[in-house]
Amino acid sequence: MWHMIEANELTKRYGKTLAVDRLSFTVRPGRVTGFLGPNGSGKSTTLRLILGLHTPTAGAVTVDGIRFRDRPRGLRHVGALLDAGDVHGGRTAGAHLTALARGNRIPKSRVDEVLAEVGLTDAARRRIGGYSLGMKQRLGIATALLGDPPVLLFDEPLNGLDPEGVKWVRGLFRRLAREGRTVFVSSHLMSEMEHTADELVVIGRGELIAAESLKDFAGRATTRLSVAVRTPDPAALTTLLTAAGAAVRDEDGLLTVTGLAAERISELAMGRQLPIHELTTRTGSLEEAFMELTAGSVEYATEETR
Ligand SMILES: Nc1ncnc2c1ncn2[C@@H]1O[C@H](COP(=O)(O)OP(=O)(O)OP(=O)(O)O)[C@@H](O)[C@H]1O
Repeated sequence: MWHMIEANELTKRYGKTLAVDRLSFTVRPGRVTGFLGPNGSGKSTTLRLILGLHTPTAGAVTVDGIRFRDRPRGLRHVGALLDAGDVHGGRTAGAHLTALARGNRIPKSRVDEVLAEVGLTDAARRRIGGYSLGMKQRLGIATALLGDPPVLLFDEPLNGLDPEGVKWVRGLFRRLAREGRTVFVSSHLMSEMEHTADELVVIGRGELIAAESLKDFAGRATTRLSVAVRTPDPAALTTLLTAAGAAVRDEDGLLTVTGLAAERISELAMGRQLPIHELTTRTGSLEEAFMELTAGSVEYATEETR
């Protein structure tokens, strides 16, 4: 299949740190694929490996079966926004893009096209150093689009964008995917991907945790029910419900109970004459499912011996 990104047992070690650990996944064209993981889980490293900016310690990653390094004029094949701040502040956006176009044999007319696309036409003659973070993100997106590439990588592209900018980027990603392009977008927040991605690749400590459609992920998340319970005596109710086999989380007296249905909770409470002030069955959110899935890896990442 065309324009597929394929990682096969991809591994990157920096000294003692195993940043990417035998990662295998496929990113397909025509869809937006969210690349999710907590901070430090190896997303940026993976994107750099795709772009050939780093060399894998083991394994491989290819686009259309070819390593990026072995591809001439790569910018016309894979466009990327890695770090929006990583541009020469003294230049204007117009000069920055013009230099890149020249170096990659991209027609100069593309510069004005992409500036218009990202809404920077009026700011094109201003120096990048004076840009807001949101404007830098827009410039980074323009840079990625410059070569009109079929494969696009974006590292945390929503950072620094205001709500209107976020809406615009989402629309852009959807359109790029509709045009048949491969769109791979990293984020550490499920809430950013929930309304953007069709597919998900989830990693923690450099390892693959899940690779499936957002729909399947959501299906699993929302079938997990929990019950919110409020009582004047949370400690007593927690003891009672835990003894009955439930898992109970106490947040300032509001208990979140899993493993027991609302009916059973109320019966147990009544048996002990414990008053219940609130009892609500909730479906799990995607954010909760994501946090639960990656919880182990977050703890692990804070240890020094990664
Ligand atoms: N050049 C490097 N040298 C040494 N260690 C590195 C290097 N690049 C990344 N790491 C380490 O590899 C791990 C993965 O980092 P990476 O930046 O890929 O994660 P991430 O998921 O993109 O996180 P974030 O969202 O915080 O950028 C981290 O522990 C990081 O400290």
